Amino acid sequence: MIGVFDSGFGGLTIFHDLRKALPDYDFIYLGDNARAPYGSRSYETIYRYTLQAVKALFEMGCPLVILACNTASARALRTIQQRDLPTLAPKNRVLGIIRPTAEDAGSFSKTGHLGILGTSGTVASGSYLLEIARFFPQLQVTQQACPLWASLVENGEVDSDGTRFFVRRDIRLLLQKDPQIDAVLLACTHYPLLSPLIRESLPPYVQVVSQGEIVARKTVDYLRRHPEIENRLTRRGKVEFLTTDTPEFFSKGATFFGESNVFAKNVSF
Ligand SMILES: N[C@@H](CCC(=O)O)C(=O)O
Repeated sequence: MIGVFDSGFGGLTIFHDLRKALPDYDFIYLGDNARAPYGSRSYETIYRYTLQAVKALFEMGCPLVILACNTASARALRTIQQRDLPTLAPKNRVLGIIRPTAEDAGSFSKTGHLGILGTSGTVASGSYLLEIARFFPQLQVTQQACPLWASLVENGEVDSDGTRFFVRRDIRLLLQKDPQIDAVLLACTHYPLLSPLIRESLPPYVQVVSQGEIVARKTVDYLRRHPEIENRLTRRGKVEFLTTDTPEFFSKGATFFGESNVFAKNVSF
């Protein structure tokens, strides 16, 4: 089974594309909805919560866990890979979504001016700046933290006037920093749900980039290059959902993310 983890519902935007690209594989999606959002939490807390989820997914039989959350990828991935994995399960793998996205960043903008919208945690980590500079040092990258967006999405507020106000405000702040931006990366897996509001707040020539398709394509490539992991994955096309909140809460929220009639089991760490 492939484990897919997010602080809440946002990872479903990645999960959707992963399943499309790998329809035969078995998946477990785990949303830590009871503790979402992670975005404004401390490094230590995000690390601790993410590690608990990774351990749970390993125990359920996932040799591969994808952190479908930029905040967890930015704040917890490296420590888990370097410090925990060697003792916890040296043959298992945990992958994030920042590196694969950064590898493609050169194709997002025509002017070479890219905007990044993410949670406070992702932006403060500077992970995107570092990773993109590694592959495309010429690219001018400007970040903007959008502290409330993930909470609003998590609560189903995807088209309210309040949400529109914050989306417009944060995009204005981004474009003020670099008016030449012609592409914006949604560097939080919750944000594709705000696409209509984001689109209407941007000039028409600005391209909006989401991560789902990129992560799915890179995962397929990863499995092709890593038969030792691929061989350990089960392939019956089975999908399970787990949440730290109630099954009812998850089913209701998941419909916004295109997963209807989902029954999630409650899990606690
Ligand atoms: N899924 C979000 C995390 C949002 C949050 O929990 O604040 C991300 O990609 O960063």
